Amino acid sequence: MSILHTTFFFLSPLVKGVHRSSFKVILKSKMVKICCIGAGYVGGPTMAVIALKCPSIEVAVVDISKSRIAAWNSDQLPIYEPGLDGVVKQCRGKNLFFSTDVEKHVFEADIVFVSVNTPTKTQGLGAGKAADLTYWESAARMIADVSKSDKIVVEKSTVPVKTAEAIEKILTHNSRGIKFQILSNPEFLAEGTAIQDLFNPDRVLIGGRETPEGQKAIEALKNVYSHWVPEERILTTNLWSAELSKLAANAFLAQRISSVNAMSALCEATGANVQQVSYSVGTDSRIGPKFLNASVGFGGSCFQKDILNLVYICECNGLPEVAEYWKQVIKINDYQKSRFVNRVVSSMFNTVSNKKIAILGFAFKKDTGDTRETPAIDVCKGLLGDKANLSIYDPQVTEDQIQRDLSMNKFDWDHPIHLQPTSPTTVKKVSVVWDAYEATKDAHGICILTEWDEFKTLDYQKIYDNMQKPAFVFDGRNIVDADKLREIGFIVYSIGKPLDPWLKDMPAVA
Ligand SMILES: NC(=O)C1=CN([C@@H]2O[C@H](COP(=O)(O)OP(=O)(O)OC[C@H]3O[C@@H](n4cnc5c(N)ncnc54)[C@H](O)[C@@H]3O)[C@@H](O)[C@H]2O)C=CC1
Ligand SMILES: O=C(O)[C@H]1O[C@H](OP(=O)(O)OP(=O)(O)OC[C@H]2O[C@@H](n3ccc(=O)[nH]c3=O)[C@H](O)[C@@H]2O)[C@H](O)[C@@H](O)[C@@H]1O
Repeated sequence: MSILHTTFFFLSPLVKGVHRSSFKVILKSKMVKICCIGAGYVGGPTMAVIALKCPSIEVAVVDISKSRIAAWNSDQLPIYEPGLDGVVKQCRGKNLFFSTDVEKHVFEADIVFVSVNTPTKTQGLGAGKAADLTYWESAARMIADVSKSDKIVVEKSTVPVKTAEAIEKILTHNSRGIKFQILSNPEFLAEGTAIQDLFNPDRVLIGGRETPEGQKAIEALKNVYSHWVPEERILTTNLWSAELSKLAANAFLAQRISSVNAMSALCEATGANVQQVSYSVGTDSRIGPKFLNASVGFGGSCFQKDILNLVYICECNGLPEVAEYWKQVIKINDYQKSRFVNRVVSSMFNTVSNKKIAILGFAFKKDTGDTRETPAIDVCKGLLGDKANLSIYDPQVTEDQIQRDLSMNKFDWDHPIHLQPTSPTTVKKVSVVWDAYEATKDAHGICILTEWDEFKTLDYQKIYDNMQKPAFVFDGRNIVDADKLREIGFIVYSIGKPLDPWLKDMPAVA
């Protein structure tokens, strides 16, 4: 009996209904093993939740990075994600293992998830747009090399549509008679809420070949998720629909943010309030209220990368108009970041040269230490371009990471830290501190770039007293009570809100 077949029976939640002889097969069959290649923001939390929800499955998460695996095996996990510690502690050493012995665990696995990074290419054909599939290809070649039994290979990484076809070719050309079934099972979790997203997903999407073997593989994976995800939320499609749905979902989400950010510029020009506009628009049940917060721009490792990838795929498929449409989402995001920088500089007498500017928040959103593509990088670089002195505070981002981010070229920061240069150049004029009060002491202005809850409850009177005057607050996340701050004496800029008279006289030119 092939492993795909064994897996299918063993995982079936209908196990109680299986007749005696099949049950013997189940008892005889070994414990099902899952291996996930890539112990990052997706691989780590996703596999920890599978291990927690499926005690009968053994899950190994493997990575080429020794330091990352060591951290997963320690008390200081390599990523900050609320609730993750608890899940890992419950399963680690029981049915959840983290290891650098990639080949051993792939060899033993029935189902191999591939959750390696797929950053934007920085060189060669498609540079600046296409996904870099180097990591994926090397993982696929390794799977083909070490496998001695049939396996289901699951695309967990976000990949260009039709990647499964390329992966299939790599696997089958090197397979020596072993059968592989490729599934696409993109991940929709958001950082900061990964555990709750994984516990209670809107949907799990599984795409596979429309052959009997493909359908059997889909069933096997479906049976893993059905340990905790209701049947109606597990969607199955063909491979290409699953791959494209992931890119489409991220493009739609990012498009909403660019739409509201575009409106925020118009609000500032007209005296409308973007929060009131978002609320009014979002109460239409066809539009819905979520993801309509104006901001200094979206960040994160995926929105920009996935849209650029989508643009590239459209161009390669002879669809320049469609490519141009999606490109605008990125252009508005870049416009929003430079508009913010211009607003800061123009408000402060058209120069920030040698002025201390406090940066509160560097992560791309709250509740994560991840800085990939964070708008803070572009804003800080913009201010440094005008010769500002920056004092940066973020509760979860280290000095080393901030210095790396500010000294690296675009897209290089998308690679995991252990694949980046070992000694980052220190950017002069940037200091990183571990306290918001220290960051703002003697500063001329404050830029709030991440919506950390603690920034809402700072003692702004104390901060004001210790700052240069006039003291400015530029709230890129609309989290402070602007009226209260104005009462204290601050000049306040809130994205998309009616402008202070001071700011009105100094319009930002984007
Ligand atoms: N970060 C997020 O919230 C989400 C990310 N995704 C997608 O998931 C994929 C992974 O993203 P992250 O987990 O954020 O990336 P990551 O960079 O945090 O982790 C990827 C890991 O793969 C490892 N790796 C690379 N090549 C390897 C190989 N050949 N063998 C073993 N390990 C290898 C790297 O060392 C790294 O630790 C990407 O395609 C991303 O677009 C999808 C949904 C959410
Ligand atoms: O493929 C991915 O990597 C993931 O990308 C996003 O998740 P993530 O980037 O972790 O975080 P989001 O909550 O989507 O925020 C992305 C950026 O948009 C910004 N944002 C979000 C919402 C909003 O209303 N306004 C806004 O500016 C955030 O501050 C952040 O910078 C998607 O939400 C996930 O579904 C997807 O799986």
